Amino acid sequence: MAEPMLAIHGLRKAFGALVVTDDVDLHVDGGVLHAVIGPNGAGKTTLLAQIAGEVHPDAGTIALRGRDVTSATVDARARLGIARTFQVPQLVDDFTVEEHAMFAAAARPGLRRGVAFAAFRDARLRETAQTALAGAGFDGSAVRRVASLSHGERKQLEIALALVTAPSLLLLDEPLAGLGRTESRTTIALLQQVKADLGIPIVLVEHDMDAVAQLADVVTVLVGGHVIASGAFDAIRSDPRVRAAYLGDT
Ligand SMILES: Nc1ncnc2c1ncn2[C@@H]1O[C@H](COP(=O)(O)OP(=O)(O)OP(=O)(O)O)[C@@H](O)[C@H]1O
Repeated sequence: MAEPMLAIHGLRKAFGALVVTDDVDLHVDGGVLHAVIGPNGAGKTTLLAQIAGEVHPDAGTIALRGRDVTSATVDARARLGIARTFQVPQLVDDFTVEEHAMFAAAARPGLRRGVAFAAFRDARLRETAQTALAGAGFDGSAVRRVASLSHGERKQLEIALALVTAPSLLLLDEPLAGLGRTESRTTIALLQQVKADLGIPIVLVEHDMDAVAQLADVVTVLVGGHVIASGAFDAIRSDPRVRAAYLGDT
């Protein structure tokens, strides 16, 4: 059987005596949105951080398109197309929406590092940035400064910036956290469109179970760093171990 686009085997990470990733396996194919759910402190963000290269595992392997990236730096993984959003958006208040998008476009995989700044004024990159912004609903607000954006708009901008980089793997850390109903609906629609259009593996960490039900093809449940169940959302929702550890009566 062909290796999935993202293949994680036996991943383990401990902070001192606290084991936060405990022998985790995760396989995600192209076009599949794989949700990782679990209680606070289960190790979901630390798992994303290991895939992105910010945290290095103690054991196990991470491969993207058959290439072992376990020891690769964050930069090297970004150049291979691993893009990530954060629970708290990592944006610069003084930049405009379009300036952010131009920086993201200049960091697209395949562009030599030395030319990134020269490329900043490149018309094609500007077009790439504008297309991704329009796709994420930012067409009328390119000149707005990040400082003027609402929390929901910041979260949506982070997704747009990840898309500008033409990712080969998208990691989303709680994109719906703190959003109102309308913003949540917009973001879910955006992610459904991204999933259909890009055909890349997407790993979504999320506490909003309505969103997970709508978006996820596969759900993995982490508790104490350990995978206790993995499968389709309906099977996960009715799994007694998952209900006891996380979902309760939802
Ligand atoms: N750099 C670190 N050093 C020590 N402990 C850490 C570090 N990073 C995370 N932890 C701990 O690891 C555990 C897992 O944290 P993590 O943020 O991955 O959980 P999570 O499942 O994403 O939680 P939440 O749903 O609340 O965001 C927590 O107990 C956290 O305090």
